[in-house]
Amino acid sequence: MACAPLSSSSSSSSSSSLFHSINESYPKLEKIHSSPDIYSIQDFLSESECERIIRKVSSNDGINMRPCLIKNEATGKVEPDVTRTSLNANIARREVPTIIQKILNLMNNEKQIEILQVLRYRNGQEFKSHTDGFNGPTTACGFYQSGRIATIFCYLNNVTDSGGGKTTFPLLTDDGRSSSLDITPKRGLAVVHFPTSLDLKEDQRTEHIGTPVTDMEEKWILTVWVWKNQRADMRYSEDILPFLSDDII
Ligand SMILES: O=C(O)CCC(=O)C(=O)O
Ligand SMILES: [Fe+2]
Repeated sequence: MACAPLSSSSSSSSSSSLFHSINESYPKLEKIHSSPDIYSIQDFLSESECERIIRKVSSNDGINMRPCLIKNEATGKVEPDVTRTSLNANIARREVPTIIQKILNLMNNEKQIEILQVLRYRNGQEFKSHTDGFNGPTTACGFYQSGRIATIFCYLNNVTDSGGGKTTFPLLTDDGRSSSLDITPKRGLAVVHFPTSLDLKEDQRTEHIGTPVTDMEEKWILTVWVWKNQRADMRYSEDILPFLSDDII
């Protein structure tokens, strides 16, 4: 197991649960909300890294960008995800070693990083209200008795203020008053939140929305999830993913 020590200096609390720590001295790190803790990092990815990630997932005439699918637990069938209407692509870690190194540095070297996901929204596409937490004995992607202890979003392009596509955290409060947070996508900007505590309790306060993008704009976002425990089921290993392109970022 490779989880971080339960450091008190960098953890936050929800009914006394401890959360994964973040590297407080990471350049340009800013805490934008406390309890639950949410951080931003301007210029986490460079212009060129953002462009190259978009180019990588768009390679081969865009065949890697596919509708988001989800398994219908009642029928067992895999269907289009009505909650998440964007297109998405996955990138194996071996294609983006520089990005992975930045994430390791930011997340205090927690190594259980899920296959990277890139979403592209156009024309009213959205990600409806949800939390990123997964926990319990059998969870997605071959992780067991585990949970997503951190999410890192990184915006790969700019969206104008009136263009939609904001990431909104509607349930946040400040001194008991509602204080929802709206983040406008800005190229290279990263946002970090902690969907599940280290004792595997989902923090419902981190519920969030990717609001619909207007038909004039496009939004690209990279999402990275950090898990508590090692992947147990190697059928989900990213080693089986083909390279999307030969540009190693
Ligand atoms: O597109 C967004 O703003 C949010 C994306 C998101 O919630 C996710 O990838 O889990
Ligand atoms: Fe999410």
